[in-house]
Amino acid sequence: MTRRSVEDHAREVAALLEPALTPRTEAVAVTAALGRVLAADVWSPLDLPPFRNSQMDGFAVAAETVRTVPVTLPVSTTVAAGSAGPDRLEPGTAVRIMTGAPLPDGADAVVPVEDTSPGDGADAVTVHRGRVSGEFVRDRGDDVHAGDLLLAAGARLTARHLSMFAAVGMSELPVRRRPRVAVLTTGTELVAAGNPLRPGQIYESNGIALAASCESNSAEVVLLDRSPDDSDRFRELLRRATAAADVVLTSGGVSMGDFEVVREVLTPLGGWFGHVGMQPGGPQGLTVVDGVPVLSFPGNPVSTLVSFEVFARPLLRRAAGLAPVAADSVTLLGPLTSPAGRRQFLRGRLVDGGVRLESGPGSHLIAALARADVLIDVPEDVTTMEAGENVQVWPL
Ligand SMILES: Nc1nc2c(c(=O)[nH]1)N[C@H]1C(S)=C(S)[C@@H](COP(=O)(O)OP(=O)(O)OC[C@H]3O[C@@H](n4cnc5c(N)ncnc54)[C@H](O)[C@@H]3O)O[C@H]1N2
Ligand code: MOO
Repeated sequence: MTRRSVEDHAREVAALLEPALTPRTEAVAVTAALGRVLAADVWSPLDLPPFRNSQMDGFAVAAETVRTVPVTLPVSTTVAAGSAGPDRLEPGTAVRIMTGAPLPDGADAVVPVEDTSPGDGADAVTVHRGRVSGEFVRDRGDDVHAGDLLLAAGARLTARHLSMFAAVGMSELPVRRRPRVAVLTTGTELVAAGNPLRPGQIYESNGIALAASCESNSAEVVLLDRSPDDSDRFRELLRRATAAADVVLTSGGVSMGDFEVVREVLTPLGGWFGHVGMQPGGPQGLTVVDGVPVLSFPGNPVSTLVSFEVFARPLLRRAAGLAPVAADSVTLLGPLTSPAGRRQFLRGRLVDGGVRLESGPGSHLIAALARADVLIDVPEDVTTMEAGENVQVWPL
């Protein structure tokens, strides 16, 4: 088996995937934009609030008319939210006004209804507490002005962003097109959750692991399926995957066994299969099928996920317009050992003061990976580290 360093394999993967993952922009409805990455700076088309309005249910007045209280004012009309209301407040009068209704010119304060009582007659109000100019008045544009930057390109859209865009009346947004990924898992031993396990079988878990990893990095999973170790079945799945996706991820079937369906099908198509100097994730494959790059990860669950983090995540994030995940340098809280000549990605958990090992090196330790929140990146020439040393970690 040929061998490569992690850096060399990452370069080869990038050379094949980058053309397939050229960033593109598309317009989507604001109602469908949750989680998408904004592709361009967006400026406000209008002032928000778009007109001066009341912050309270009460009475719009000229503040000077309620400087001395109690005072009784005639009420000229009622303005509900959604109606235009009168253009002007007659001097010496009040307008009954609801929250969100436009304030007439000449009114510069709102007296909440609880600070008033009915005046003599139906069309009068007695104000018991004075208000100064501007109180309970929401000015036009006091949130944002037409032409202000609302949000810069690169932001991942959340509910509060979408609320803002809807509030300024936008119905569509420019977003990065999501890279389309197909995820194929392989293994005759695999059974979908919810079914009984027969002897020798295990539950399939790499499919959801890779699909969820893609989704959480803003890629779209267009196909998620599973093949037994059967070349014809895998070939058929691959055909569907390359027809639908920009990139195909496979898991399993790449190593040295008798039933390595991924390697057996892809090697004759010109695929590279070999060993990368890392653990977990040693056996790897890389092929182009019908113009679509196929990135083959080893089947051990931790190996699959670590391979995704190291080789696929940076490229998918770049295509999706997301900032790269940055490594951090933290204090190692206990000693560790690592095999010579392999870059080791150990599972760790950040705690007060540094990082502690969360798991042994075994690439079948799925629950331990779930407890971890970082990968501890041990360089290939390092075989031991002591508590107190600084180590590089990658957030999961
Ligand atoms: N003689 C050698 N044997 C192995 C080597 C080697 O260099 N020489 N490498 C080992 C390493 S390291 C890894 S990693 C695995 C990778 O093997 P494959 O990619 O061929 O993976 P499989 O054999 O298909 O599966 C490995 C393991 O993971 C389980 N698995 C597979 N797919 C799933 C899935 N979708 N969900 C849950 N679990 C899965 C599978 O049942 C196996 O236990 O090879 C070593 N062997
Ligand atoms: O490299 Mo394997 O991925 O150690 O378990």
